[in-house]
Amino acid sequence: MLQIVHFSKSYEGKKAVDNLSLEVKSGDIYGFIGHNGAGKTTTLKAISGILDFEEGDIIIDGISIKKDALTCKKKMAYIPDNPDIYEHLTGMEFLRFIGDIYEVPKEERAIRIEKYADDFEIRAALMDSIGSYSHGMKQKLVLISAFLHKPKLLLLDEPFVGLDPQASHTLKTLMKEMCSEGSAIFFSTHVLEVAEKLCNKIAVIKGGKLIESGETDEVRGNQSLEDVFLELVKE
Ligand SMILES: Nc1ncnc2c1ncn2[C@@H]1O[C@H](COP(=O)(O)OP(=O)(O)OP(=O)(O)O)[C@@H](O)[C@H]1O
Repeated sequence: MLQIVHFSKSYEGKKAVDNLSLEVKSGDIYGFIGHNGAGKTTTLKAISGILDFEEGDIIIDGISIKKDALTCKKKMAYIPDNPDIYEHLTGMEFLRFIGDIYEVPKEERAIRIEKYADDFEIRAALMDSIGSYSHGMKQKLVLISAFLHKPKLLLLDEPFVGLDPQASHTLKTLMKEMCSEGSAIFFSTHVLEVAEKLCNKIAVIKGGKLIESGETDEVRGNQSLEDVFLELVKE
């Protein structure tokens, strides 16, 4: 579903990500972990087509983001780490807007909005303006917008930040549901306990370089993911 092939990205001549290669398959919940400034957001933005890059390629469902970004974007959803969205719209207007962009048929859209809004307990607030939402409510809304068009690839940057325990549980359930239906998820997180339980695969990035990747059980061995991570980034 996603192939990152020898990807490198520099800012002002300094490499933020250096020669990263990784494959995320259909059905994978792939966790991307690394310390602050390691290159996670840079990688996610490049996959989503927001950020140009000089070296390597990124292939979404067989298509290069460099060659046909629009087709790639139709197949995925990207949720950044800060849910800054149109404050003057109501939640429902925002979801309808996203539904229009991704051409989700109206009836299907209504059913899905109802389901996800109930799952995240945000249905009553959908008629209020986004400007009045808390950080967590905005996060729930953008997550619903990502699930709305059933993307084949879901990219999430720190999706659990700001969510209460109930909403975190709902998100984990929806992520599993989505991948059991054949989609793939690639997400960054600092919450290693969540990554350890939720992800079938884990990649560790340090100073822009991929230092470990594979099945969670193999990466972890008989230690906790936290212990393995701390050892890896120390070395
Ligand atoms: N717009 C930019 N201009 C210059 N340097 C940048 C820019 N964005 C990121 N960087 C640098 O690139 C490197 C990787 O940053 P990135 O945001 O990808 O890290 P991250 O792993 O997502 O970190 P965090 O966990 O803190 O969110 C850092 O050294 C950062 O300072």
